[in-house]
Amino acid sequence: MPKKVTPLMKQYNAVKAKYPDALLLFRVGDFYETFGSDAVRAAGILNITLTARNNGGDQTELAGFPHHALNTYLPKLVKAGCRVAICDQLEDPKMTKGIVKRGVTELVTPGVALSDDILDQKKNNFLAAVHQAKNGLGVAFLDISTGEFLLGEGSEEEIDKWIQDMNPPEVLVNKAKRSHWQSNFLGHNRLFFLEDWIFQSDYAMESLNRQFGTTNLKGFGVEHLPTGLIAAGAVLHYLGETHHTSLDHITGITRMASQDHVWMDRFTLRNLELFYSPAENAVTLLDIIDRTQTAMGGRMLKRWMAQPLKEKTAIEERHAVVQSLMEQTELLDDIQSHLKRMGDLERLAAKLATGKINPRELIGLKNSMEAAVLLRGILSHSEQSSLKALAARIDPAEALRETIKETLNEEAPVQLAKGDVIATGFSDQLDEYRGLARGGKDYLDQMLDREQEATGIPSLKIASNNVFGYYIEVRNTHRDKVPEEWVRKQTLVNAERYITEELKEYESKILGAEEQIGILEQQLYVQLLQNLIPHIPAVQRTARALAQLDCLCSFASQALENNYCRPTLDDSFDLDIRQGRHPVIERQLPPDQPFVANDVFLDRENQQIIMITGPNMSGKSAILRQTALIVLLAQMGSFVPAESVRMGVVDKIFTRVGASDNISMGESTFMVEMNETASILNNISERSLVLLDEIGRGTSTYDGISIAWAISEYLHEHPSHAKTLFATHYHELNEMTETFDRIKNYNVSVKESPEQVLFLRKLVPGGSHHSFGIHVAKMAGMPRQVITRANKILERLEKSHSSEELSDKVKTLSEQELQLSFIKLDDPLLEEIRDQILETDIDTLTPVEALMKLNEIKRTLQGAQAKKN
Ligand SMILES: Nc1ncnc2c1ncn2[C@@H]1O[C@H](COP(=O)(O)OP(=O)(O)OP(=O)(O)O)[C@@H](O)[C@H]1O
Repeated sequence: MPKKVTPLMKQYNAVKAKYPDALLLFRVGDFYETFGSDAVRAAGILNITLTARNNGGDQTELAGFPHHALNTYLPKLVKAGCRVAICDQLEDPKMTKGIVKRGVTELVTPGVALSDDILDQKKNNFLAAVHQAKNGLGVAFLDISTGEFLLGEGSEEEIDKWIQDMNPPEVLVNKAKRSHWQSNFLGHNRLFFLEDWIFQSDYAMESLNRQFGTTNLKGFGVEHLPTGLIAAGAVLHYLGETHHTSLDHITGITRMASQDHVWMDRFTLRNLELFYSPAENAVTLLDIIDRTQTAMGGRMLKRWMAQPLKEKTAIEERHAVVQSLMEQTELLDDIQSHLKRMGDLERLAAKLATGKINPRELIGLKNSMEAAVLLRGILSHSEQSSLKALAARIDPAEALRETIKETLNEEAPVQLAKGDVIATGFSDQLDEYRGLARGGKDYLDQMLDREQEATGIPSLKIASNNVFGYYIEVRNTHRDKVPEEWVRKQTLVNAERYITEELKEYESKILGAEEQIGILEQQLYVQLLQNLIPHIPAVQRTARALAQLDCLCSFASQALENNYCRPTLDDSFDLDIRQGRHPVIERQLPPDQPFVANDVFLDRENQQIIMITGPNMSGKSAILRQTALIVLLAQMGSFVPAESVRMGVVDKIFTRVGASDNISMGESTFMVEMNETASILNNISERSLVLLDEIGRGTSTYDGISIAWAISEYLHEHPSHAKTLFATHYHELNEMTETFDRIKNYNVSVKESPEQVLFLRKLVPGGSHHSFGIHVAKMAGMPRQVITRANKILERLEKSHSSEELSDKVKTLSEQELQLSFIKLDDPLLEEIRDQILETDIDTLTPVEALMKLNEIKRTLQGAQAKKN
């Protein structure tokens, strides 16, 4: 017998077929229900009861929750990574016979979220799309909750870095290349696959122009990025697919260019623990320096940290503002107290555009803009030119403020349905209905007085309920005094309830007026939102200026509180840090343990590479990291934890940590280490800063020393002369200074006594002669027998040949001829080939001539080879 499927389940199945990837919340009466595997999943995430329903002989799993609890449950589902389709009843069940029409009204996904319950105030929530074309990769990011829309093109490494910075919870890619995406660098992100046809240039241009109301995209400076534009088109398509169509806050798109910012790859971001740390409860640099007062400022600070500047004047401009704010602490306090009162203007603008802003939030928007106007006044009197310029970017948006003020009641409730949203005096009609509703109530009071007098019943009561409407209540003791014409409506244990002609008449008048008030308030509110939409760009501009101001104030507060200094930038390649400190460690040490500041000097001529040796726990890693963090803070525009810093701008920061820290990665740890290091060696430039922490320790001593040696040698011989700090346990590497004149030995000093090692944490010139692992083992509370035995073994090993052999071998390395060779630009052969190429006019060259030219170059090389042999 064929299974009988109920009409409701038939309807459910039809809707579900359209959204196979989403968890479907299906409205049935007062509940949102989920069925089948969706129910199993929802029950697990929400901790709600899973039941079964007989569906034509089949048992279908079922789990649901009351519709008014949607705001509680939906964020939980989305945060757990679900894409949730909300299927509502599209008609009033009371007015329909048979099955109610239903349809999906919104698809909420992790990358497209507007609700405060899903979003993190100080974090952007970007949706990303990546497109692979024949000639490269493009990416686009959109935060629908703020309206920021960005696109870029670049190498796989650059796109990967952006994805790391933006951390999108959802990445859209082409379904046709599913396995490609799953197996490449994007594989560990949450991918969502869109149809192939969506990734087309024409379609993207059309969608973007429609969104921005433009005929071309010249004004945004992105026209030359076709692959990025296709990705941006896919993002817009996805918004349509998820039923997000009110997008007036997305007014433009910005180009991302990695060449504008300091390059830090994913390993460096992770190693420096800038805004993310794998360790639980670990404190990140962002946690330490974030003194922003607004959510938009917090989000911008994170962006500044991921993308420090490279242009000297732009950095110095930020430093100048910070200094000026530090010199006027009253002004700083004043600005910050205004910022503190500011709502999240970017997200309010987005809510306004999508029609999701509530009356209380609109009042908040107005008040925030009023605070912004005050700030504009304060800043415009400043003598600091950049602060003045910021003032000019704050848009007073007077029309917006006035419109809200005259339309809304200042004490408007959160929910429109609660009433009293629209201000008195705004609409004559509304005031009239309100008068009627309120007057009607007065009238009821008068009626009560009259009836009490006429009947002589003192305890009469006029009230109403949802079922019976208005009634007069008479306690049983006075029942005999009730006039005949009163009609009995309801009998209670101690009382009777009646209705009179007069009461009925007024009831309908009041109820009519109240209903009209509701309808009218709703209409006026929708109209208000429409009127405010043209002002969204002004709010967004203001939000950006305030976010910037907030970040600069945050730098100033931080510098004042923790005694940071203004770094000096020059055109040199030097890095001269005096008495530098680690911004995070110094704040975490107990009061009786002061942080020991250290000098670090690096340049391209004499001290390019510093080999730092020292026992475990002595503070080697801290020195490496603080050097990177000081450079990074300086180039973000912040002051730095040091007595003084003079530096040339750095264009890339690389840090690598020896493999044993990466065990959780699952890959061969040593392989990971080597992969990571290889990518540094292939990318260094003369303005790079390289920090290598215990590279080589993931393998045997011999391998480790050899690799560490070869890497250091490569860095020394490479024409870039990239500044490098190399922390190592292998004191054998100290021999390198004998041969490589720009390598210098330093060690983190300790005071040794037979009983213990005292960490002085001072970086001093010179190498160290042995490791102190056993001392550290002792400090860690290892049993005494183990320590004694370890010391004995060490003694024996040190006496044995192997140790000496190793040192001897390492020594001879220095004397051998260097194997590494770099192409020297002044090589005569290279010069000859260069001349041949430069004198050729490629534009007028025929294919045959090109071949002949190539042959000529080949002959030159063959000639040189023959001479050598
Ligand atoms: N300059 C300093 N002043 C005060 N305390 C410090 C300083 N540098 C480091 N420390 C403290 O010492 C601890 C160990 O430092 P760090 O991790 O840098 O040592 P290390 O030499 O790299 O050790 P290992 O070789 O075991 O990795 C830090 O967590 C910090 O608490």
